[in-house]
Amino acid sequence: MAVSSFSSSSSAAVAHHQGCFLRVHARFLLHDHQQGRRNRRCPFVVRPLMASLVAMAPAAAASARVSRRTASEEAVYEVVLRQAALVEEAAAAPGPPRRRWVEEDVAGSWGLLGDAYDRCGEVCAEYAKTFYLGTQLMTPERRKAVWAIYVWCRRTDELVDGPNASYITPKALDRWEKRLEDLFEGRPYDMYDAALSDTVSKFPVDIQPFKDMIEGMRLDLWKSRYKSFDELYLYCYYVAGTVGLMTVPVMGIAPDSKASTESVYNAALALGIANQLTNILRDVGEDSRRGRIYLPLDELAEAGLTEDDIFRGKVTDKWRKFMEGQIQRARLFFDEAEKGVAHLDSASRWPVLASLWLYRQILDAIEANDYNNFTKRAYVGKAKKLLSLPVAYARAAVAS
Ligand SMILES: CC(C)=CCC/C(C)=C/CC/C(C)=C/CC/C(C)=C/COP(=O)(O)OP(=O)(O)O
Repeated sequence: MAVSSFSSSSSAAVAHHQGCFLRVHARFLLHDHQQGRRNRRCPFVVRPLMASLVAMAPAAAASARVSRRTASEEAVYEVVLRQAALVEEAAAAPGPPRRRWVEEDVAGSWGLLGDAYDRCGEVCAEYAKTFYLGTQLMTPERRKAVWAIYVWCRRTDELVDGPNASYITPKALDRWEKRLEDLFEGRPYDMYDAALSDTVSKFPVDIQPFKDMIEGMRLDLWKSRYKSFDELYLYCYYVAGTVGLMTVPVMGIAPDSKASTESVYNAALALGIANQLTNILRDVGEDSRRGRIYLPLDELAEAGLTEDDIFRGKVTDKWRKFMEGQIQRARLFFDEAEKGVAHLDSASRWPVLASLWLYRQILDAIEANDYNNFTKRAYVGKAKKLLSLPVAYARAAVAS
């Protein structure tokens, strides 16, 4: 991705980010147009964003018209299209599950599937309380499926981030991937796998985002620097954007939504990216103490900063300006995601909106800490957290 002068002023930084973002989405638009496919209906996510960004960054808008998609964007977009096509296919041919196995097969020696799902629910309740609360609004089928996906993601993450992380090798991840393929074929290894195996037999969930999440874990085994936002974008897709693509087939799109399937999946992807970028910005200090820098090095250099500045961890004006730009970019992804929420099935809106707002507020907290994300951990206070829940609930209800 071409990078313009990023360090000269904060408005230039913002324009730069908007430019990058604009280029990404302009490519999506161009692609849809060339393919003449599913975006027959309103691609709600893209147009308003384009309009506002064109007003703010005309130079970037001009370059957007001629730029091409990068390899990362191309790769990710292909997965979005694939997942959206699978959902549309399932909607066009409702009826019995698409896969060959049935509940009794996957339950096998793992006992009753109901127990397996209950255990998934317990894990979700323990590690993601707010989200678990939100899942209570969903139909039992959907709620159980979301728990099963959550548990698989958590276990995958724990391979490289958990207590046994130092023993994890690429070979172990290959075995985990083989196990994934097996459960998608109706051959689960344990009861948590059995729950997911059952879920993917009932909902049109593609295997690719799951494989891509494992790929993200592989990256984490050896990669600790990201040359550009394009590289970071791919990483964020692998470890978080994938979650959006996995869960929307279960949460469902509102039957009366006029949005294209693809645009809702793009919004889901955007939420994963926004969450991950926020996570990265919150944890700069913590990551640097583990020798990791999840920031685009080219943008860092353009801001007049070096890797040593990160390791030293001093908040300077250059750092503040750089962070302003990074936060602005994350917010653009949140904005895009938020537009998609209204198109989810009504019972799924509230938990998604509440978690979106809670995570987004971490960005405000970084600002409130005067951009000291080296030694201060930005967090959202209990009062604000609690307030987000009814507000999100009311907003989700209005949208229905
Ligand atoms: C917007 C639309 C249309 C759909 C929503 C689709 C969804 C649910 C997207 C969410 C994707 C998601 C939850 C990604 C994970 C992001 C992330 C960085 C999680 C961090 O998890 P932890 O590491 O447990 O967080 P903490 O470090 O904050 O505890």
